[in-house]
Parts: sequence; structure tokens; C-alpha cells
Amino acid sequence: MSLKRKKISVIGAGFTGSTTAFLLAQKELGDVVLVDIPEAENPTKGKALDMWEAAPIQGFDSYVTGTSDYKDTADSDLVIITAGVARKPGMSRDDLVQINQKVVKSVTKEIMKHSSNPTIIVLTNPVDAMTYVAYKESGLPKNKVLGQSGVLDTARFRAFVAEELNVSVKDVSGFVLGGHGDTMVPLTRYSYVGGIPVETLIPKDRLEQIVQRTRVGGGEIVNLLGNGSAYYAPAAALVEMAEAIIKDQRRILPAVAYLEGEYGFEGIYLGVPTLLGANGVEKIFELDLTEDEKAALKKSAESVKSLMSALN
Ligand SMILES: NC(=O)C1=CN([C@@H]2O[C@H](COP(=O)(O)OP(=O)(O)OC[C@H]3O[C@@H](n4cnc5c(N)ncnc54)[C@H](O)[C@@H]3O)[C@@H](O)[C@H]2O)C=CC1
Ligand SMILES: CC(=O)C(=O)O
Repeated sequence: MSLKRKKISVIGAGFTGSTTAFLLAQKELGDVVLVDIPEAENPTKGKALDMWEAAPIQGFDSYVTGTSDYKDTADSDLVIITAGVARKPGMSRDDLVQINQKVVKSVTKEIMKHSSNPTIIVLTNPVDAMTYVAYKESGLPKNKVLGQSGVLDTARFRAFVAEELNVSVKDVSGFVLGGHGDTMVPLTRYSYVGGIPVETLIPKDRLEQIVQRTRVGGGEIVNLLGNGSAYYAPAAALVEMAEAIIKDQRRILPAVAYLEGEYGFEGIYLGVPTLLGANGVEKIFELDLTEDEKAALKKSAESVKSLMSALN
């Protein structure tokens, strides 16, 4: 019996989009369609062909194609939106809202003309507000539209903790809540190293420095690169979420999800712990928070709300 292969469309063939497409193909999560604007059609086709030519060497059977025609995305199971502008030094994610909302709206409209029930994962920044734009434009149920921030932010925290303690990253777990901005809320109280609370392993002031580095982790890379923003870790984060959904893994991962009362917020997208499976966001977990954590999350939600109020 042969199973139908999944189809994954990646919109935006820039740094994050093309890296994501290659990782998806390497993991054989489905056939991958890489999409960019008509002016970039040849480079998009070229990148896709280059990836496909790696298939015999890497031994993957996922087919990768490049296009600017949304007809080629027809019947996608999963769509990943990376299209838009990335941060330059001195720019905040929030500066991107005006430019990127037009992009996300238009690509979502095109996607929905050709796929009736895809799951959409948004990466484009400011991701909390852009996920809301995709949700509204798509008309899909809230569980089918989500955004990526927490897997990346948590990975950064985990990497810094592993480095600090000189232990394997595999043994470090964590949770970053809130918006994908400098107000994000890394929850050290829910972070463990091999089951041992991280707060008992790293002195408070040092842990606070790690938390702060996590909060500005995106900016650290922007400053080092000089002409763009992070893409290897963001692509890896997208692929972890995609795998959870495509394979119905029922992973518990942070995602930008639509809140209707959870954590006391109504009608906004925010980073929270979720259960990711075949139906997208299958559940939102509400953690017990201290008063300080609640206040930090509220501040983060306020910053997302102020971005949302800038949407047309
Ligand atoms: N949420 C997160 O954790 C992260 C978010 N990002 C965001 O993802 C976005 C993409 O970042 P990069 O890939 O580094 O940027 P990039 O500039 O390398 O790629 C963006 C691509 O989008 C394409 N594009 C623009 N308008 C389009 C349209 N209407 N239709 C199709 N394609 C279109 C561009 O031609 C370009 O190829 C940025 O907004 C960035 O801030 C990036 C990393 C992490
Ligand atoms: C680009 C971005 O949002 C990040 O690296 O966190």
C-alpha cells in the first residue's frame, strides 16, 4: 500500500525559506514547493533544483520545486510563510509590521485560492501580529493557523544553558512564553537540566544574564550578520513544528496560538505551550504562574496588542 505523500509549500525563498525547504526535504516530511515573487522566479527555481540535485547524495525522496505560481501549491497539507522583509541592524521586529502585513495578507489570499484546508505556520515578523493577519485572511479555524517563536527562543535559552554548564543541549529543557520580542518571558522555573531544576544549578544573577541574552538573541545575530537576521535556528524550529504536525507526533512545544480566554487574554496570538498534532494546535496548556511571571506576560501581551492596533 502506498501512502499519499504530504505536500508542504514554503512561501518566501529567502534565507529562512530556502533553509527550511532543504531541512524539510532532508527529513522527507513531504514534497516541497518553494514560492517567491515573479521577479525572483528563476533564483527560486534554481534553489529548488539545487536542493533536488542533493537528493541522490543525501538519499532523500522528497521532491523540491520552485515557482512563483500559486497553482503549484494546490492542495498543500502544510504552508509555511516566511515571505516578507527581515530586520536590518537598528530595526526592531515591530518596524516590520507595516511592510509585512501586506505581504502576509496577499500570500495567504493566494494560498487559500488553491488549498482548502491547509495548516499554516507563520514565521514572518512581527510574528504574533502576522499570524493574526494570516488567521483573519485565511478564514481557517484557529487551530490551523499558528506561528513560530517559542521553539526558537527556547532553543536559544537551552543552548546558552548547555554552554554555561558544559552539558549536552539534549538534557536542557525550557519554556519561553509571550510575544516574540524583547518582552518575551523565559520561564526559568519550568526549565530543567536532566530533570534537575536549572535554578538550583546556575546562580540567580548569572541565570538572569542568560535570560536577558535569550530575550535579545535575535538582535545578537542581526548585529553579527550585518545584513539580515537568523535563519539556521529559525528554520530548524519551523521544521520541528512541521514534523510534529505532519507526523501527528502530539509534541508539547511552544507556539504562537490564538487565545480566547487562556492566560486571561482574549482575541490575540501569543506564544504559549501547546500540543501540536495532525490538527495543528490541539491544546493550549495553562501553566501556574507567579505574580511576577503574570506581570511579565501581561507586559508582553500589551506589546503584541499595540502591534495589532497598528494593523490595517
Ligand atoms: N518568528 C521568528 O522567529 C523569525 C522570523 N523571521 C522573519 O521571517 C521573515 C523572513 O526572513 P528571511 O528569510 O531572513 O528574509 P529574506 O529577505 O532572506 O527572505 C524573504 C523572502 O520573502 C520574499 N517575498 C517578499 N514578498 C513576497 C511575496 N509577496 N510573496 C512571496 N515571497 C515574497 C522575498 O523575495 C525574499 O526572498 C522576516 O520577516 C524575518 O523577520 C526570521 C527568523 C525568525
Ligand atoms: C529574526 C528573529 O525574529 C529572530 O532571530 O529571533
